[in-house]
Amino acid sequence: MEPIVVGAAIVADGRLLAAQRAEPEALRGGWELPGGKVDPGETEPDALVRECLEELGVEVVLGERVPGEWPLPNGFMMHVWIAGIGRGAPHPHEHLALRWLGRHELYEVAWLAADLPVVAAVEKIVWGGRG
Ligand SMILES: Nc1nc2c([nH]c(=O)n2[C@H]2C[C@H](O)[C@@H](COP(=O)(O)OP(=O)(O)OP(=O)(O)O)O2)c(=O)[nH]1
Repeated sequence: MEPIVVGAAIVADGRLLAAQRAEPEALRGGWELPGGKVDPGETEPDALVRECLEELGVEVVLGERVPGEWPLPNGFMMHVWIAGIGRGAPHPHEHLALRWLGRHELYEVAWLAADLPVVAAVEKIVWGGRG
């Protein structure tokens, strides 16, 4: 089985949460969806809830899985869920910064290259057709 990275497209008040990576050096400053690697024996949704708690200090409530999967440069495959915040307010415990992006701000941040098609897929689900 391919190693999986799970990502959360956290949406609140019509905005998507983007997080700016602190490390490794090659990815520092790039923007991503909160998440991380699935540990052995862990389900993907459990891993995503755990990562969001560790990284942001929030309990997320997972919604639908974004159809598709995206290869990452490190050989991992990324799976993404739409999510809401069940409890807490996000803080960048492991990131340089967080931003809530409205539909028309979605591409204002320098997303990691692998994330661009993911953001497009999330945009379609959350906001529908042309904006
Ligand atoms: N979390 C996340 N990782 C992404 C995204 N896009 C992307 O290319 N990646 C890459 C960056 C990292 O090489 C890898 C995820 O690793 P991570 O560092 O977030 O995961 P982790 O906390 O479980 O990692 P680790 O420190 O245990 O190695 O996937 C994304 O949108 N979200």
